[in-house]
Amino acid sequence: MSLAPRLITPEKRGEDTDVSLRPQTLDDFVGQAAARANLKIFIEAAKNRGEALDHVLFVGPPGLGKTTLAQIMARELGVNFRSTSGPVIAKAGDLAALLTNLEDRDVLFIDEIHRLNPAVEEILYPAMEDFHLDLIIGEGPAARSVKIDLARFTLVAATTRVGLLTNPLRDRFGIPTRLEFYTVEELEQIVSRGARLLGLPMSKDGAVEVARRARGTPRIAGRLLRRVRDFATVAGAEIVDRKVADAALTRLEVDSLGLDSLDRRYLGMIARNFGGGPVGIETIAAGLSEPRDAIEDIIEPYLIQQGFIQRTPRGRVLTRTAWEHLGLNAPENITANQINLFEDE
Ligand SMILES: Nc1ncnc2c1ncn2[C@@H]1O[C@H](COP(=O)(O)OP(=O)(O)OP(=O)(O)O)[C@@H](O)[C@H]1O
Ligand SMILES: [Mg+2]
Repeated sequence: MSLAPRLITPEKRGEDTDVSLRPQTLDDFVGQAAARANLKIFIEAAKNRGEALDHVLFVGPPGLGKTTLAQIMARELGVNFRSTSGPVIAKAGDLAALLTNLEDRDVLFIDEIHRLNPAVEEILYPAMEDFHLDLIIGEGPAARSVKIDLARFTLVAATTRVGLLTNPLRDRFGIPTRLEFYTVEELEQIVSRGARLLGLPMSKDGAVEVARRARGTPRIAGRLLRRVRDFATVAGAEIVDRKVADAALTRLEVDSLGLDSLDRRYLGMIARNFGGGPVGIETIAAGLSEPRDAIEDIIEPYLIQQGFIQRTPRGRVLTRTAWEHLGLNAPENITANQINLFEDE
């Protein structure tokens, strides 16, 4: 999945490897209150019983903290953290090697689990359920199956596309956890904490300004904070207040609601070329010359959450809010705000 580089994509980029901003404990982790409270209880209970935690599945758009939470869980459980990702595990043998190296109660993290090859997924089922592997060795009449016992481990998996998981796989996670977009207040705390860690003097209204434009996503908040810091340094600002932050973000073409030029291109195309829709995702992807996956994973979730578009069985429809944000007149008969929301994945 790739999009032309833009400032507010929630996908990982090189600069994000600066891990100093990553929270290290559940208490440091801001937001996701419901998920955090549950995880705390499950972790406590597993530790008290001296057992491995049940398997955990984190679901949510990129940049909301799935990987961060997985690492925190291993740390809070006091166990090893081993990490891999769906597309990296090419053969059943690769996964077998990982699994047989786990110690009791270890956390194995599989990112992008929806991209696991089906042959690999097969051997994951008995591993998750009964902690053993069924491997076929050899071929033809000489083939025999061997059973290998595994340590009692915890699989923590993450996905941006839960709709692409097979039911048997999804059902094997005892603790499915959905992450939500963050509120401006939560992002303000994350930005203020980040500024402190970076040694950047920032006022509260400066942090709010960055937070408001971070698309509900901590990764974007961190990235905007770094860019604002660059502007402030060059401009010789002593403290980053609302004015400094606003000037920097406007220069970066991030608008007052965090939409960038690609979001506006997406909305503008549906408005101008399709009268506000409904228009199918393939048509949108072709019109923007961007991959469908990236549009569905990265652009649309926030636009839907903010009420700019609705997904209907017949395609995407602009809402009145979107027309207003674009500064265009909505057609008279616009119905999008009354249409039921059908996910059409
Ligand atoms: N609650 C939070 N508080 C502070 N920082 C956070 C929080 N959640 C995430 N971050 C920061 O946001 C960045 C992205 O988080 P993370 O890598 O965990 O996202 P992700 O959900 O795994 O994304 P992806 O789907 O792309 O793998 C990290 O740099 C992390 O430090
Ligand atoms: Mg991740």
